[in-house]
Amino acid sequence: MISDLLKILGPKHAGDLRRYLLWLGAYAVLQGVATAFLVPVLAAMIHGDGQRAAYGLIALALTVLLVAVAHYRQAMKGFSLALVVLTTLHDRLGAKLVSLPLGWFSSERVGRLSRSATGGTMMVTNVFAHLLTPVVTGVLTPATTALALLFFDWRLGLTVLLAAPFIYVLHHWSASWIARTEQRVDAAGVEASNRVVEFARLQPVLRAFGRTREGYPPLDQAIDAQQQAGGDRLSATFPRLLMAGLSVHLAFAALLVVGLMLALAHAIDTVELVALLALSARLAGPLAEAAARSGQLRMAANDLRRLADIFDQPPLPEPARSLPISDPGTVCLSNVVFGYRPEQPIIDGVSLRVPAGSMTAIIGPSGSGKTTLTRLIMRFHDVDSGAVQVGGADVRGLTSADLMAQIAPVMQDVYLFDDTLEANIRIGAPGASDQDVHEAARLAGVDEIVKRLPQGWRSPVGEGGGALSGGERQRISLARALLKKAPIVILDEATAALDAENERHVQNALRTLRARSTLIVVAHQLSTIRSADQIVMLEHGAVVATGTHPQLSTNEPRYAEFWRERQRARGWRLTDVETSA
Ligand SMILES: Nc1ncnc2c1ncn2[C@@H]1O[C@H](COP(=O)(O)OP(=O)(O)OP(=O)(O)O)[C@@H](O)[C@H]1O
Repeated sequence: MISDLLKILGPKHAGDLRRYLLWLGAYAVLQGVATAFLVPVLAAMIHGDGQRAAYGLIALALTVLLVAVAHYRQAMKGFSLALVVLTTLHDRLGAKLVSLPLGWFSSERVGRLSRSATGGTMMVTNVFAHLLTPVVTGVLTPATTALALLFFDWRLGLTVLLAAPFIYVLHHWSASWIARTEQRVDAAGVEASNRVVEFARLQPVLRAFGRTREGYPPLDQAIDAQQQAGGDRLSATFPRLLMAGLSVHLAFAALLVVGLMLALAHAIDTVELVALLALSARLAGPLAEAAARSGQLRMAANDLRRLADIFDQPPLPEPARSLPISDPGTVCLSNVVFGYRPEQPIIDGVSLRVPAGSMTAIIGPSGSGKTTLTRLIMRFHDVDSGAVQVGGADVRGLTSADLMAQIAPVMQDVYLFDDTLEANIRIGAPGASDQDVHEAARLAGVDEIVKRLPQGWRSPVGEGGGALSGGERQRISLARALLKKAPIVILDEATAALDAENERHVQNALRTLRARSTLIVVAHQLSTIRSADQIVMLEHGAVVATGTHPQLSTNEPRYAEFWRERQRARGWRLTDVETSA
């Protein structure tokens, strides 16, 4: 847990964390020492030995003073570390995230991340502000007191030492169990919130198929599982905490019995026994407090682990300086092998050369690896073997900024920021003039959307672009790419058939992009495939054919079959655009 805290705080605060733990340890031990001083003071007072009582009281007063100093120091250091977490964790998390390979951001990870960045941060803050102090003092203070007991009377001390493993095992068992339960509650919470989002997104489908009355079983099951996990936590945590607390009281009872037996056998001074029992009574309180908090601390440790896991992720290795771009606009893959899992290659020995200024259409059945290939060009992931070159430089020899300066992506799932239409296009080139932004918008047909909306360029597009249609979102994405004027444009074309208007705008934008950039298109529209300079056909992650449409149509039966199938599927809506292309 300490190493997780170190990762979360960062090397800059490692010294602060060590000092905090030292003060906390000193506070806990000094508390135990102060309690131990009560024995000689009480014994001297009961025996009427004023001088010994006075010396004892002075020693006690000095120790209490040290306890106060240590208490103050550890509390201040704890709060300042809590503040560090609150004020810097989001920044550090942000800095870490931008260094991670883009392939890391799967939807499941993003769900976890948002949970860690909000709830997790509060939990870590709590560790410093409220949890560590009672748990550390709850263990160290009684341990010091037990050692002092051994010093005053070895028989009573031995009884406590024999009881200690028993107390430890029960506390450990209870805390681990609570932590496991908490993990199940957390997993059930993530699952339920994912299902709620899915349920909201699926509304059109559910309604279209009349599935609104009988509920949505995956959501019902997830909510049931969450309730079950919450119920299990409540019903099982309490008895375990009770048993852990009981172990402390049983140990105290055993001590009492041993003490009484010794007193009855005249083996111990009764006055001393009373003082020692008073000392032992001080063991129970902190231990019970530690037991109650250690479960919470274990829960926090789970959150810490999840956050530390993010900091543990290896960043995308980047060179300090990029290799020179010797051949702008070209893309070259040499014998590339890649798999999301090493034992299962998705791209299997692909070699491909895309000349500058050309248009390459990547085609193939669903799951053949088309999108993965484009992700490798953008270095979402590093290849397992072989090499990807962009502009003549190995992508691993370019900084992310330099690589991304070469490429403008236009993805199928266009994500728009909850901002104005104009701001969403301007992101393609933040320094661009209004004139350039408007020109790019015109070429992509966005100006027609602008005219239709009451606030024109200043119209908000809604979260994720929800206020626009899918075709309109893709036009904005094309405008971004046009504005960026990158040497290479990677386009993941819409799989769904586009309406005539969107088709016209996409084709217009493609024509402009083609005139100034290299185009790599994961192509689904027949018109795009036909007009490509080079068609690359993928099957099971390998290139099975390369050539132009006329070449492949005559020489490659697999391509001819692919083409026939696509035409059959879309034959009823072949438009002028396609037949004339
Ligand atoms: N992030 C990922 N983690 C694990 N496997 C993945 C991931 N992304 C894709 N895959 C798998 O890799 C294979 C190739 O996927 P890819 O998306 O590249 O194919 P595609 O040809 O673009 O398919 P489609 O035309 O349906 O979009 C598929 O089997 C897919 O399940």
